[in-house]
Amino acid sequence: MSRNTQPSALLVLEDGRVFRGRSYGAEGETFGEAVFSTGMTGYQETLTDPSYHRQVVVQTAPHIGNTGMNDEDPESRRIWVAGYVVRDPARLPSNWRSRRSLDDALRADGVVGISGVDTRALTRHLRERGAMRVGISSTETDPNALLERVRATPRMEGAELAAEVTATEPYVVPAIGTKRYTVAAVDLGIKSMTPHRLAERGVEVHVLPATTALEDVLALGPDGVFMSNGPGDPETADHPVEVLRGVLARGIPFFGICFGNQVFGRALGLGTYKLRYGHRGINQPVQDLTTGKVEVTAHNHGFAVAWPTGSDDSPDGGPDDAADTSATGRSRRHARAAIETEFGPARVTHVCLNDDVVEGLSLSDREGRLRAFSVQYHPEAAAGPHDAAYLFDRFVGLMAGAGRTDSTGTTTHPEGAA
Ligand SMILES: NC(=O)CC[C@H](N)C(=O)O
Repeated sequence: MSRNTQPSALLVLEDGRVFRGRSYGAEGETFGEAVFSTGMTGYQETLTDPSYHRQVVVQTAPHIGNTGMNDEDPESRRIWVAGYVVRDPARLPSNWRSRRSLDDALRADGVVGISGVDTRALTRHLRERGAMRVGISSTETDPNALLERVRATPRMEGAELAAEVTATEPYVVPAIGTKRYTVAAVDLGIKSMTPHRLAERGVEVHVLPATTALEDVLALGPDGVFMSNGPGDPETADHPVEVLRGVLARGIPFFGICFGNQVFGRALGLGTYKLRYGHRGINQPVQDLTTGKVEVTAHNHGFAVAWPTGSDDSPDGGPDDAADTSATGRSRRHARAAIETEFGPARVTHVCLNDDVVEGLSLSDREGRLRAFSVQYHPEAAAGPHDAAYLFDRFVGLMAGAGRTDSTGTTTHPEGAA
């Protein structure tokens, strides 16, 4: 069916702004947090990333759906976005891997979307006013009636969503080639490329439900523990934080991505806060403060870890503080990048060069050897640039240095090393 024959649809933001367009994907009504993603490619990976659960994604790239949907690129078993907003959808997909149109895929998963929207105007609105609740409907014609329902939906702040996306049962992603290490990966909304990147490096990955108890993580005798990306407010992640604190107290190597970075921050005693409109796209510049190197990276986050508070007059490391990108603001923050925690010395290792948001953390032992680290962005690069792939090697290196050498288990972790 050509889009011109699609029924009309309505998009209403919680502050009352209205956009009109045509129904795209499933017909009906949906609600969520309106966020925009600037990726020019990778819509299939975006749509199937569980971190987008309960979010309505606005694509700033005007043409969406051109390469259809294939069987190779999904990051999970379904499309997770709560709704989809595009400007000019492809009428006919064209790609050798394409199996179905994006429109059909959205419909098959019951995902309500809208096309023909001025996504530039909508994005500028979200940049100015911040991410906010939104409704899309192909059944409602009265914007005020839809607005009322938008305002009755829950906000992203305080939302505990990992349980809604995590695996219900543990499963194993086998190592590719010779097995060298075992990793326990806590699934807070994991993307399938992440265990794959580890498997490529000889890691057998045991993906565990978000509710897994510390004893069950330890029972696997893992060489390392991983915590994944995922939806919702990191302030609600008390259980993963407790599990991670147990892992860190035992000196087991740890690597975290995105939500995993926020959980790590909390385990180290740092706070988290909501960004005004977040980082979503595949060309965000991040600087490694330890080497000075800049990498171009894939992002999808609406919350961030607060800068450690120092003895200066800075309020809380939260939004106002991070927004001060003057040279003074930067040097004040960087001066307190290093902190002392109950597990040892930790530091902010990475920052986003657009707005100075914390993008990575590390924990060392007293001799300065790395023990655990995390990044707020997406080194698995699905989609996105591969600049940050070295982080998977770093995790493997960490496990190699921590005691156990390989699956023959000739040496073991120093128990309780801290
Ligand atoms: N991709 C993620 O892991 C996102 C983490 C968290 N839900 C955020 O929005 O910041």
